Amino acid sequence: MPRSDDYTGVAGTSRELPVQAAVLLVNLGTPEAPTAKAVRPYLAQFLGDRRVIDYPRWLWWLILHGVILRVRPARSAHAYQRIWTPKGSPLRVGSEALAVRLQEKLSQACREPVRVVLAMRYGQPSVPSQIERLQREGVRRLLVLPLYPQYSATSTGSVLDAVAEAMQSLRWPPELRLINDYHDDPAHIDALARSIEQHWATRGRGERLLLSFHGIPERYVREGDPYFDQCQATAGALRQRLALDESQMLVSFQSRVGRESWLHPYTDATVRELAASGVKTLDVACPGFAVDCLETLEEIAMQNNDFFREAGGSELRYIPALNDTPDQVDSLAALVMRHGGGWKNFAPRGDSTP
Ligand SMILES: C=CC1=C(C)c2cc3[nH]c(cc4nc(cc5[nH]c(cc1n2)c(C)c5CCC(=O)O)C(CCC(=O)O)=C4C)c(C)c3C=C
Ligand SMILES: [Fe+2]
Ligand SMILES: [Fe+2]
Repeated sequence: MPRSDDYTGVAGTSRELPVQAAVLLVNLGTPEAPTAKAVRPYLAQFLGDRRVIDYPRWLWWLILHGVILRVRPARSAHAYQRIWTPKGSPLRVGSEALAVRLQEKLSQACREPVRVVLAMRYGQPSVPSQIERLQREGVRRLLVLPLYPQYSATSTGSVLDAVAEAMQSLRWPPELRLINDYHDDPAHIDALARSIEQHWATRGRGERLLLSFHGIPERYVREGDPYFDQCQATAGALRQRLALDESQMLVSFQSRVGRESWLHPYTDATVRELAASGVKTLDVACPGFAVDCLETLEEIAMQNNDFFREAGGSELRYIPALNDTPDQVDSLAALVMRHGGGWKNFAPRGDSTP
């Protein structure tokens, strides 16, 4: 950032400084390698976040470090090994590709150049390190887009904490906007619907469509988390857009951890029940995940496929996340430009209002 060492204040030197803007895309984060050694610090940071698990700190610290972090890293590493790519973790590869495409799209669509950088809530590159980098580059307007279509305190709320904490160490923080959720954004719903229609066009329609969202403890919803309602709203909008009736499309919740009761119905139980009731082909989409990751590629496409077949089904067909498809890039670019309204950086190209 240009600066002067003369702080005496020479009156009348008026020159308009360019105001730079950036989008900070934030995803959950992922281990650096599919090994227990690399998974352990990732899980320690993730499961140590009180937004994710809110038990009294000392009690939870003992359970986490005394039990969970001795057992889970090896089990998780094994699951990561099943989906790891030559370029690394799918969540990282997919999120980076999305950031590149979004930057390209916004450069074409916006009146002034907009930077897009990716941060991970857990692991690297961290939220504070990316905010400090943008600050050094002179960015004065920051729009934060957590890659979670539905708001939950455990996901989006935690990103907000990390951003707020990073701001505390800045003498002159940038102007800030945060997109809370985009669960019912029509362009997003349309992008999801088109990906399902494309799947049907190439592979034929399964007998049922299951929408599986990441679960959270039911208690969090009772205490005011809007996540369940937003998942149901996404599902309802998608069902209408696809013209399906209630018997053709179901909603369930996956990835349960621990002993508390999580949101129902559980995905694994639903998949087994559908197979046992005679359903042979099942389409599964996971509209809560912007980018494919362990929870979609391993838990749904592999584990739940096994459950389905063991219970008598023939084929569970996983419909990929939107990832860096043009539909996702276009809908997120439009969302960003709407939320950046009033910041001329995000005004459409050709708009010349001052
Ligand atoms: C234990 C509590 C957990 C809560 C609450 C939770 C909420 C939540 N998570 C996502 C998105 C993702 N979670 C992912 C992995 C993952 N999730 C948990 C636990 C909770 N998640 C764990 C322990 C793990 C790690 C893997 C494992 O050991 O099983 C991922 C994938 C990460 C990857 O590297 O691919 C995503 C994405 C949301 C959206 C959410 C709340 C709505
Ligand atoms: Fe999770
Ligand atoms: Fe999982």
